[in-house]
Amino acid sequence: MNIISVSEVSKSFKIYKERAATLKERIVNGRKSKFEVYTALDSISLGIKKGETVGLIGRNGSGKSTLLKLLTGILYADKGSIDIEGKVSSLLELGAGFHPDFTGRENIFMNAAILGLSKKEIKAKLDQIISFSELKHYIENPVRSYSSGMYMRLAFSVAIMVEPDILLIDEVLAVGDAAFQQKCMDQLLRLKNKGTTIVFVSHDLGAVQKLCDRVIWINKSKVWGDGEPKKIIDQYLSYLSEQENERLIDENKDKENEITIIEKSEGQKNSVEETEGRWGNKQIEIIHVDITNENSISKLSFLSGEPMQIHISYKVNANIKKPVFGCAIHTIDNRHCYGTNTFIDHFKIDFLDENSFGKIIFNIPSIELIAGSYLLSVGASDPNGTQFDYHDKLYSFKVSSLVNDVGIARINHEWIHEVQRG
Ligand SMILES: Nc1ncnc2c1ncn2[C@@H]1O[C@H](COP(=O)(O)OP(=O)(O)OP(=O)(O)O)[C@@H](O)[C@H]1O
Repeated sequence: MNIISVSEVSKSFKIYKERAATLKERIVNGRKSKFEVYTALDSISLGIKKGETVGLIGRNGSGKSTLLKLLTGILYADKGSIDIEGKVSSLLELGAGFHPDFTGRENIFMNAAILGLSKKEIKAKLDQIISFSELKHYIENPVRSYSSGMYMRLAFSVAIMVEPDILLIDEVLAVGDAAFQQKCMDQLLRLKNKGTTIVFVSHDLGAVQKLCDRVIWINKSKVWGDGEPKKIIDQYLSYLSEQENERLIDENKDKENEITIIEKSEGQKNSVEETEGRWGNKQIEIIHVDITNENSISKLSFLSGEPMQIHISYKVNANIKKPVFGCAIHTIDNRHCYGTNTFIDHFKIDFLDENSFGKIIFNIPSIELIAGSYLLSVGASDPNGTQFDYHDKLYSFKVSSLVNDVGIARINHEWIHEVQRG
């Protein structure tokens, strides 16, 4: 049976373009404020069962918080209906429900009372709430003097200690420090195990996957995915990566990722435009570099572990013996992640004829880099290292990832745990 039922709910907001500046202006000139209607949620239907832990994911502005506010009753739907059974406790915007001039202790009483606890019940839980928040030394101070992390500690402590049937949490955990975040996560797992229904909005997809047994992806005011966390998160990440890819390709159209051959006056050879970050005698000219997927389709945003190819097209301006082609990848802050070339890899090319064209492909079955932006260098040289054409960090691509590992490269690994019994 559903504990939360949302049926064909829509919610729009008026976005004001130009407001009448003063009341006088409005009355005298009859000037009306201009606005556009923005549909934050468009006929959304979903049911959440008792005891489910549901993650709400989606891009900024997709409508997640609006949905939580509708569930809490802070906002009313324009259309549709919402039915909720049980005691709801919510952690929405930071500080919501707190009075800035009241002390931490006074706010606990006020907040817990709003959430349905009697004075006696609050008194019985007070020590527990203060102790969990770790704010004992600040509890008599007005909350206006609290940092955002302190606000969150207090609000979280109250929200979980009232032992609600339904807990709604909107992205507030992110402001806590790592230790407190872990403490919150442990509490959420405890409530989950106790059968509390939790709806959790977060951009921390790792946390969503860890906590939730179902994920709903909201995009463009509609439900785009609903189901098993890993499956929906993967769909969402692929979508984000695709969107980022389109954005980067658009951005790069202006920057010219490609090095253009400038046709000189008739009878003269083609020469290559000199760019900052490019050098070499041009006996081999790199005329085009394309970063692609495994099907040779241009792509600039990858998920960690996806296949990637680097296509290096070249033109030969002299007879060349044993040319060497290479690639290097740097992080955006200039840390060298990886570099290799055809000589190191024993990939032999014996001879290239003058005036010939060709392409060499650096095929990466799985790009094992952590999330971030990367710069690519490519080059052609002779076996002694004399550069024909070197493009130093002229190309870029992005990697995103569900895993929050750190460093540069992802090292293939597993954990093995051995317990010694004494
Ligand atoms: N009170 C409001 N007045 C006008 N527009 C609003 C209001 N609240 C939300 N919106 C708009 O509705 C859209 C959805 O906002 P919402 O806060 O629900 O998104 P979200 O998915 O929670 O985003 P984020 O991940 O950034 O928190 C946004 O375009 C936002 O500007």
